[in-house]
Amino acid sequence: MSKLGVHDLSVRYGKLTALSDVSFTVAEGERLFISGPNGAGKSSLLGAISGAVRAAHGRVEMDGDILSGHSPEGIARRGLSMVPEGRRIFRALSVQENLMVGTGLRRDRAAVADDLATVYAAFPILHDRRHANAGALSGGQQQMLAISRALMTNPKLMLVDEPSLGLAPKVVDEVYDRLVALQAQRGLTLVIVEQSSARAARVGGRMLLMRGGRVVADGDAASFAAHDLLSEAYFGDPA
Ligand SMILES: Nc1ncnc2c1ncn2[C@@H]1O[C@H](COP(=O)(O)OP(=O)(O)OP(=O)(O)O)[C@@H](O)[C@H]1O
Repeated sequence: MSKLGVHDLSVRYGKLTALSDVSFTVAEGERLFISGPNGAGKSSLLGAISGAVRAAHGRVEMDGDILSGHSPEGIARRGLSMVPEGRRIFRALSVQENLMVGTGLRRDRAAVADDLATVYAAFPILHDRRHANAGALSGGQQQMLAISRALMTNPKLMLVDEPSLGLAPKVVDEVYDRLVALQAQRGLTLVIVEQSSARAARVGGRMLLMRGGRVVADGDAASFAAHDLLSEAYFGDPA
């Protein structure tokens, strides 16, 4: 059984169709990149999977259970967590307060303390700066905080929207190194929106290429990188 199943999923904003009958599955432990130019529907797809955006039709399944119709909180409780585009951290709260924000849902307080310790072990800089305002962190540290906050709900499936946005290439390398290490440690399934297919190829994994609300290609990210120039011409947007 696949970890995530997306079946004929469509999203509309008024008359605009942002996502059109998209279908794919993701295996447990897989790393899937979703790439494509601005406006391709990548964020709408993540939103529809996480329950933040209402689907016009189609369904989303996790471990064979239908997620569609559940609230974003209900979906999070089933083990799906989202790292939103632009990080959306609470700048005036401390690093630790940001990490604890989503854990009110959980009754397993000892496990929450364990997860906090695990996150701090994975990101020692967040432990060092746990009492600092999140707004005082660098861009890369804020991205790591956003990822860590998503980990605090103990997800099995994590959706990450454009983790490289606004970060220097060296910092992006570091963020991806951490994500890959966390995935291996926790057996996470990752779905990552990454506009650069070259970057996705370097990190490694499977990639869906989207355009105009549809999936136009699905395969190994490294094989797409070989066609970068082709996709640049095809999309009119550097890959
Ligand atoms: N809340 C909204 N209301 C109206 N239109 C929207 C809304 N969100 C997205 N759109 C439109 O839907 C289409 C798909 O947008 P979406 O953000 O899903 O694409 P994307 O591939 O994530 O693009 P980007 O890389 O720019 O974030 C675009 O035409 C966009 O303008």
